[in-house]
Amino acid sequence: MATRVRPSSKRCAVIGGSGFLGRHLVEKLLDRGYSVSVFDIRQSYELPGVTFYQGDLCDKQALLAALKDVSLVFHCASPSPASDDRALFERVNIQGTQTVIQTCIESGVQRLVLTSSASVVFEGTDVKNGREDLPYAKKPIDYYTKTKIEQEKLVLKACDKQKGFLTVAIRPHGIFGPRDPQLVPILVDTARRGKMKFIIGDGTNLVDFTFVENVVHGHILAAERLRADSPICGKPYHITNDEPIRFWDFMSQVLVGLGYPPPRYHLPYSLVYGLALLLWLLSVLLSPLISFKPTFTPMRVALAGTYHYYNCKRAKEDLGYTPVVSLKDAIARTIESYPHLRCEA
Ligand SMILES: NC(=O)C1=CN([C@@H]2O[C@H](COP(=O)(O)OP(=O)(O)OC[C@H]3O[C@@H](n4cnc5c(N)ncnc54)[C@H](O)[C@@H]3O)[C@@H](O)[C@H]2O)C=CC1
Ligand SMILES: CC(C)CCC[C@@H](C)[C@H]1CC[C@H]2C3=C(CC[C@]12C)[C@@]1(C)CCC(=O)C[C@@H]1CC3
Repeated sequence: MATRVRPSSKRCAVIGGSGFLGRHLVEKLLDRGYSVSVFDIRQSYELPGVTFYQGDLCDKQALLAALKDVSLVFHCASPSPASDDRALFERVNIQGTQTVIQTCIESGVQRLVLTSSASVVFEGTDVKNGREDLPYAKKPIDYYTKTKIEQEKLVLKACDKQKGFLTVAIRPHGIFGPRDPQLVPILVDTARRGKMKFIIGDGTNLVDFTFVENVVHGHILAAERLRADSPICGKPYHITNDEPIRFWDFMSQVLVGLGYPPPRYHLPYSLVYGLALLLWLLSVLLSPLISFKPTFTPMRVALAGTYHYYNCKRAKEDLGYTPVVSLKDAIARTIESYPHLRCEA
């Protein structure tokens, strides 16, 4: 009878490892002595110690090759929230995640760490110091959020101590840092087009922005504590910088750091939200004729004008998590990392 060779616990795979968070995670795993396979639809870099597998996570055969002899899998792939493509989100985040789970089980993977999102409980209204036991959003604000909820449910439900397949979900919020393709580039692009003059609402709303290295730290702690006797099996964990900041203070600090003026004039939240909704509707209705992507989407306006910060006590207690980089240092390092986005005037 053939015996299955137990894969080394230092061999892991990062699905979505070419992305912003994925690459930071890969770099830290290498530092910690892991050998890493990256599975992604694109290859964005090369590194010694990393084997790349290019493919779509919905393709089981392609995934099987990448997960061979791997005991630990991180799943941090998702289409960008900016794509607003319902069919794509459903295919990748829901059906694709089902494929990831089945392939992990078939390949003998023992631990699966999902990158979920704290936004799974966000419905466009204030969340203050939200804990993990808040219910999932009943009316998620966009398809990205809707499919991240389904994805998290699938992964947590798949946790099975009897079968030796353990899962956990990390819920970061507002990830930022060097090489982020989203937050700082969109902010700077909006400023360069003269659209960052206004503060949406009264500007006092507190939110979490989380430095990418803290998010990576949370993932690795979760992976290394994921054992059959641990309380973390099948649970979600908020990972934040644990320093909520006013949304508009954060934006202003980044803008000023890069040489742009901070926003100054206030606009009522409900007016901007209503306009964003109208623009979004127009963009959908007119899509057969013209294609335009509004900068101020309902989701972005909601995020800019409400409170959304989360309690990470559960991660502190169960994972031994504390942020490794303070918000002040994180903002300084982020600004320094974008010399090409500085204001030239
Ligand atoms: N950026 C943020 O503020 C937050 C992100 N997250 C989650 O963190 C994870 C990583 O996000 P980022 O690094 O910011 O995004 P990213 O867009 O930089 O990385 C995602 C990666 O997934 C890959 N990918 C997409 N579809 C795929 C497919 N069908 N098959 C294989 N690979 C595929 C992409 O090529 C990309 O490299 C995502 O799951 C996202 O939902 C959660 C909370 C906040
Ligand atoms: C145009 C301006 C009003 C805002 C510019 C910055 C925004 C692009 C970002 C501010 C908060 C960010 C955020 C996300 C994406 C980028 C922002 C909207 C997420 C939606 C990314 C995916 C998640 O899971 C949740 C994030 C919340 C915060």
